[in-house]
Amino acid sequence: MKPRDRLRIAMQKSGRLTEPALELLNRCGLSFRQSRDKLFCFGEGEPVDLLLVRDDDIPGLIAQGVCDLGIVGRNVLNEFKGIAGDGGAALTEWRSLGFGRCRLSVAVPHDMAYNAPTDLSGLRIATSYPGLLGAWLRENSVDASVITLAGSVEIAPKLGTADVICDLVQSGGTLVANQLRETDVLLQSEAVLAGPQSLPTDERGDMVELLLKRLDGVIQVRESRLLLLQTSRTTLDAVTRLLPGGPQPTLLPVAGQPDQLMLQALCAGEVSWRQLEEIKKAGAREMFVLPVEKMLA
Ligand SMILES: Nc1ncnc2c1ncn2[C@@H]1O[C@H](COP(=O)(O)OP(=O)(O)OP(=O)(O)O)[C@@H](O)[C@H]1O
Ligand SMILES: O=P(O)(O)OC[C@H]1O[C@H](OP(=O)(O)OP(=O)(O)O)[C@H](O)[C@@H]1O
Ligand SMILES: [Mg+2]
Repeated sequence: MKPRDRLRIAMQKSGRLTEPALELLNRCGLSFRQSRDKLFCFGEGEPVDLLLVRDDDIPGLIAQGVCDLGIVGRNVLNEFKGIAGDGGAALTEWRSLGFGRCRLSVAVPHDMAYNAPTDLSGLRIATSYPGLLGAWLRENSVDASVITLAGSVEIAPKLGTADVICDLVQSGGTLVANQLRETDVLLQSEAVLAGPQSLPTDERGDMVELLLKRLDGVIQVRESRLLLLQTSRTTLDAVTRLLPGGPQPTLLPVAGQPDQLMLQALCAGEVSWRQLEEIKKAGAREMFVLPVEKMLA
């Protein structure tokens, strides 16, 4: 393979992960010029390009060295690792990205009695994840036949081509619509940044490190809020005790009101209405909750 000096990231061309993945990369300061075939996007500014493909192909492209990194669901990555033997073992999750959350679960018809995985013995299980399901069945000493389908797995029991299923679940709406109930969760999944265990030793390795640093900043601030409020010195302790986790707040004097302080606190998550009410009751006023745009420690 020709040596490359630009980093190449594989991501889903069109699907659930496409928009959030692009938005995340944009937030990391990467922007891309879309080529006419839309399969390859040349990076503007930084030497980072995108390859837009079917999500199932992403782990293989990384394992072959065609791409340096990929944004893909843990479900797809782990299925590949399970069936690709040595090639798969070389892949790892560099970061979990907090979108595309779902789980891989077994579900059975509503009216089927089910107590434990051994109840699946002798049944036919339809799935798009034969590797992950096979491993789980072995772990639970269940001897069942696995029927591999590319999609529309939930319909298989109704069609009579399988007895139960193992598929992705998010809201559970698809299961309900097909009179199925979830019994066992095999894997909690979300989009991850996947790559080889060891980074390239050339400039691409430096670029990966820079990208990881920016990603950490973006992921950290995504849920963070800046809380601003005013309090008197006498109620300061009571107010501070109620602040959601984060570093020590900063205190600033208020011009012309020596007994008042302006408090500024970085909160590690959303600040709820209930928390705000409690902080207000403790003596705070003029409260603002602001999203954080960027953060550099
Ligand atoms: N209902 C869901 N809610 C949230 N995330 C989901 C849901 N279903 C799947 N995902 C996650 O999003 C990923 C992509 O899902 P999508 O349905 O777009 O894939 P696909 O149909 O296999 O696409 P492709 O055409 O690229 O093969 C899944 O592998 C999974 O990680
Ligand atoms: O629990 P829910 O919120 O209903 O989501 C689960 C459904 O979402 C995914 O399918 P998708 O809608 O992507 O269709 P596809 O499998 O045909 O790609 C998954 O394969 C389930 O069928
Ligand atoms: Mg796919």
